[in-house]
Amino acid sequence: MDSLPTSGRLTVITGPSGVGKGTLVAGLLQRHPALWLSVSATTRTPRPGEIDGQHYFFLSRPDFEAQVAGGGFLEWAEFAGHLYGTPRAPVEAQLAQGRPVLLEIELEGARQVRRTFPAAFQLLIKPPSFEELERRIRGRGTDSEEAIGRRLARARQELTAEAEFDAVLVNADLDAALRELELLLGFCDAV
Ligand SMILES: Nc1nc2c(ncn2[C@@H]2O[C@H](COP(=O)(O)OP(=O)(O)O)[C@@H](O)[C@H]2O)c(=O)[nH]1
Ligand SMILES: Nc1ncnc2c1ncn2[C@@H]1O[C@H](COP(=O)(O)OP(=O)(O)O)[C@@H](O)[C@H]1O
Repeated sequence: MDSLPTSGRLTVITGPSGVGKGTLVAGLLQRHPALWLSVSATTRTPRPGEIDGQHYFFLSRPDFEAQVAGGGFLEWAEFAGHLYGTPRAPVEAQLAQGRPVLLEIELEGARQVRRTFPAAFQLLIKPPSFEELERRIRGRGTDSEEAIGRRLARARQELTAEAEFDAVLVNADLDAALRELELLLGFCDAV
């Protein structure tokens, strides 16, 4: 259950909003607590139930921009009108300790990491169909109509980038997708 991944210690998980990245990553962390998930910074407002420092570090735009200027982010990007970034120091500290690190980030950030960490394993999560993606975003019930529209528009772009990734995983049945994710990350005893 807790053998460490054999394929690269930095893993980047990307995929359109609502595809199930958060759900899959939560399942993975539950099964493999040795994995370390980076907590991003964002300028968007917290959703109900989201906790500062746990789901995100919620920053004002000036504070976020100050961190950008200071080189504090490993990567950062604008998504649906808000800024998102990966704090650099904790990721570097975890990697230095030999711990496998997960980043759950959007496409532009994944592209930046590809340049700075070419050895990272990059995975794209896809929905079984665009209609199902829209159902999931709406079903989650966390976003305004405007936010949903922006996320769906961005999803169309992200889904055209498939060829850039080391692997593509379709999140249709959740349990099957979770098992496939474990195998892709090198948890060999997952079958
Ligand atoms: N580049 C980048 N993208 C991020 C980061 N953190 C989260 N994201 C992405 O930002 C997008 C929006 O995230 P969020 O507002 O939580 O919405 P959700 O994906 O619909 O749950 C998603 O594609 C996340 O993967 C980050 O640190 N950097
Ligand atoms: N395989 C799946 N089948 C059906 N619903 C799913 C599946 N995976 C995730 N979901 C649901 O889809 C919604 C969006 O999932 P979430 O993990 O928040 O997506 P993301 O982090 O990619 O934005 C949630 O309501 C979640 O419970």
